[in-house]
Amino acid sequence: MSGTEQARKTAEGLSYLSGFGNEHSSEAVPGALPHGRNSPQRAPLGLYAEQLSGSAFTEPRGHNRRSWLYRIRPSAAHPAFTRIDNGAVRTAPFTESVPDPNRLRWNPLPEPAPGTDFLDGLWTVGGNGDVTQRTGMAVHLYHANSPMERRVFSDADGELLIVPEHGGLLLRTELGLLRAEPGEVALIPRGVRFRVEPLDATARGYVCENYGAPFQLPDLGPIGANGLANARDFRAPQAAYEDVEGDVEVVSKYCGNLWSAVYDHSPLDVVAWHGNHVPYVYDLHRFNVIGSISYDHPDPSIFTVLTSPTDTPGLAGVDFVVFAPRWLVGEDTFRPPYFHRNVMSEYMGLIEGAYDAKAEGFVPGGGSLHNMMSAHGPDRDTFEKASAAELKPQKIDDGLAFMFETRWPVTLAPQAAEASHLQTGYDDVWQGLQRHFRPGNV
Ligand SMILES: O=C(O)Cc1cc(O)ccc1O
Ligand SMILES: [Fe+2]
Repeated sequence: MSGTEQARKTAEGLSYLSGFGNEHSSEAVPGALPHGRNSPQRAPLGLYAEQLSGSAFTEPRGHNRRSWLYRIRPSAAHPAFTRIDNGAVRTAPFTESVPDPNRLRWNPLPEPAPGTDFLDGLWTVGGNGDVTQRTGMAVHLYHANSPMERRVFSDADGELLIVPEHGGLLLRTELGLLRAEPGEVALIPRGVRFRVEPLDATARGYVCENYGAPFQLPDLGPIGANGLANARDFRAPQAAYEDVEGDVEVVSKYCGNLWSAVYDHSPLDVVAWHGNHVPYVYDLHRFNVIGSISYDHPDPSIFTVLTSPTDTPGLAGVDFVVFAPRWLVGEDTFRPPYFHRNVMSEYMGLIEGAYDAKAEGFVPGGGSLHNMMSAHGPDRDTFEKASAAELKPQKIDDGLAFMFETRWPVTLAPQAAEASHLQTGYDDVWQGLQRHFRPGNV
């Protein structure tokens, strides 16, 4: 059986815990989880107890994130880390380029070379903030055709929102196994170690690395108690452990650089755990889309799946927004996204199909960046069609696009500014928008 067949077979049998932000618990071996206390004098089954903190100990209860892990060896039992090449991974502060006011758009990454695993194939587009201050975010792409073999990744710099676009992924994490297919997203919390195995010949997608406050579900305000991404649709893994002795390379992304240490065992050796600092998978097709049933195109904040708040209420370090299948019924309304300039910066990707603001050129696996205050919106063809369309109820069901929207401009990594897959002539999609002004002729 090939590696991908094996990974798919493993992924088929997975079962999950339901909910987002819960106090989950799971044990792979009965009796592995202590009861009544976190750190008994001797943890059950000869395991070591260890706390993994994703927030300061003292953060308010609603923001506090930590999990207790019961493992074969404590994480502290490892040799020294040494620097390795950063490959195509770059980190904030992004200082090698200047922020670009131009509208930019990329085609998908070229095919990966044979033997490329998730980590080899991680390729930074750009980002903002400062990783040592735990502010900001980065946009990465990945492409992979090989499993991470005896190799584990851990990101101390932020959590990773992985958005598969082509090919599924099996994620073997410290807390258990997750499967993420295109149309689903996986969220790996800061510091949780994991290994990625493609479920198909080639895997490709997007990653938002969030250096700031962990993603949370947005408040719903007048929407009420339900809607948008419902907490019960998030799935956390069941505990699953590897009892593997022998060399395993652990690569840690730490303040922007990759560091490596060869452990004499697999650190994916957590037999039981409980807590709320846990990975999730979420199917974007479950998103409960709320929109206008009268007139006007609502702002895309109505499509927020997850938000990373900052100290300023309402001003996100990064929002993850999805443009999912939905009905458009607005009367006397220009229905696609409007022309606009936004103080927030917008990186967009496409998981499948097409996006209703762009007739062509914005393709699955590609991306666009409309940085702070850059003027954008429907392309010429979309504008002309939507201005003349008959406004009967219309189902948008031929695409799944998303946006990482951030309060700070995104500065490109030089490789993204110089990439051969950066489109030239993107500005032209807004050329030829005719002058229609008719003073006195309403
Ligand atoms: O630019 C984009 O396509 C994203 C977007 C979508 C929308 O519906 C309204 C505003 C906006 O920035
Ligand atoms: Fe926009």
